This record gives sequence, structure tokens and C-alpha cells, in this order.
Amino acid sequence: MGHAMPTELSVNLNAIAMLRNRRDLPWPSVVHFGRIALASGAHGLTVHPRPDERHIRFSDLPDIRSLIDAEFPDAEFNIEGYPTEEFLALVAAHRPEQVTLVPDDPSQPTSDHGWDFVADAALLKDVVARLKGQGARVSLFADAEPGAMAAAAATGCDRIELYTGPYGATYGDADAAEAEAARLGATARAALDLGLGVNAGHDLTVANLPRLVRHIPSLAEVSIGHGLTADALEFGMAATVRRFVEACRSGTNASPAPDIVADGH
Ligand SMILES: CC(=O)[C@@H](O)[C@H](O)COP(=O)(O)O
Ligand SMILES: NCC(=O)COP(=O)(O)O
Repeated sequence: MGHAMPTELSVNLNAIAMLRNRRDLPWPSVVHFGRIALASGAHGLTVHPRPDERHIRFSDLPDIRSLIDAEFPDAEFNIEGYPTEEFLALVAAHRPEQVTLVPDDPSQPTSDHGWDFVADAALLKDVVARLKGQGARVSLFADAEPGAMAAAAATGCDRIELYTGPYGATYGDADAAEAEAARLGATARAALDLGLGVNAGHDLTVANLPRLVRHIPSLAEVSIGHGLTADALEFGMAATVRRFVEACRSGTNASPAPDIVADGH
């Protein structure tokens, strides 16, 4: 499989928002850290507003939109979530370049599975058409199931986002990681053959990105929050984003510094 472009990094700000929400204070600021991320090589910013606003708050969205419009006009805003009318109103108001639809129940601690593209076909076709009509690229959260990609494409979506939680959970076990990455790679090939673009996200790290990118050379974008924020505590935000950008390129023509592959969490 050839690869034209390096994988882009979208920095998920949910974990920064969660730290901020521990106090009734404005720091750490999602706009400040979003600015550092974009200035350090990230292609975009991701938020996943949940109905209880435990991470990103709805009131954060106008400030992130303004940051991109005023200072980083080539960057992308990616808003993720379950398509309730409240979520769709947030999307309409903040004009993200990409919307990632995720089948989250409000009680879930975090996202832990992709869509059932057959059972949810009617909902997805309707919402995908609505969002594309507003000018957004639409990506659908998907499990590593090559056989599900035809039904995903039938929704009219532009891309899938591979749910990489099970891959992230293989840390420390190279054989298990290889098996998961192969399954993700097969799913990506099925999606690409149907004309879909492929994103990926959940529990990605500097350490596990190179293997993923090797298995999916045409991976368009990864969105990363938890592991990246953890590394930012150790290395600082700017250096961390640069390390993740390097790791995104590690499976492609551009080689990362050797320590990026050997080190990391
Ligand atoms: C869609 C997805 O995979 C998630 O990783 C999500 O965006 C993370 O959200 P939280 O940080 O709110 O758990
Ligand atoms: N879409 C997945 C995402 O934004 C990343 O989440 P995380 O698991 O890295 O926090």
C-alpha cells in the first residue's frame, strides 16, 4: 500500500480541560495549550464534549474556534460525540472542519466501541447527510472489523476513525500489539478500497504510533489526548507535540529520531 501524505496529528484537549475543571479557575487553559500544540506542528485540535461537560465545556468551543480562525487558519477543528440534537447544535454553531460521530452512552467513562453500521444505518445516513450539507467532513468511529466497512461506506461518510483502544491496551506485549495492528490494517485497507479516508484514535502513544503507521501507511489523521497530556507533564507541551508528530511520520518516508521509537510510554 502506498502512502502519499504523512499522518496528521490532532491534539485532543479533553484531558487538559479535565485538569482545569478540578478548580473554579481558568487554568490550565485549553486555548493556551491548543495554541502551543498548533504552533508545535499539530494539524488540528479535537474536543469531545460530553453531555455532563466533565471534560470540555460547551463554553470552550467558541474560544477554540476563534483561536483557529484568528491564528491558525490552515488548522482543523474536529468535534467528536454522539449525535444528539444538543450536540448537532454545538456543531452547527462552531463549524468544525471535521465531525467524528461516536456511539457513546452518556454514562460511559470514555469511548469504548465503534458504531454498529447496520443497526444504526438510518440514524447515520440522516446525520451524515445533514453534517455534510453544513460543509463538514464526517468521520465515523469504527471497530477493527474489515467486514463492517461496506456498511460504513453506505452511510455516506467521508472517513472512518478506527477505535484503537484494544491496540493501546497491548502495551508491553509485542505479539498482541502486532495482531491488533494487523487487524486495524486490514480494516483500513477495506475502508480505503471503498473510497473512505482512515483516521485513528484512542490510547495512542509515542511508543505505539510507529507500528500503527507501518500497518496503515495511508492513515490520514490520529487524534490523541490522554497519552499526549501525560507526556506533556514530563516533557512540556511543545516538545511532546513535536515527539508525537515525529512518531506519526515514523512509518512513512520521514524517519523519526531513534529515541522516539525506543522511548515513550
Ligand atoms: C472518540 C474517542 O476515542 C475518545 O478517545 C474520546 O475523544 C476521548 O474522550 P475522553 O477524553 O472524554 O475520554
Ligand atoms: N478520537 C480519539 C481521541 O481524540 C483520543 O483520545 P485519547 O484516548 O488519546 O484521549
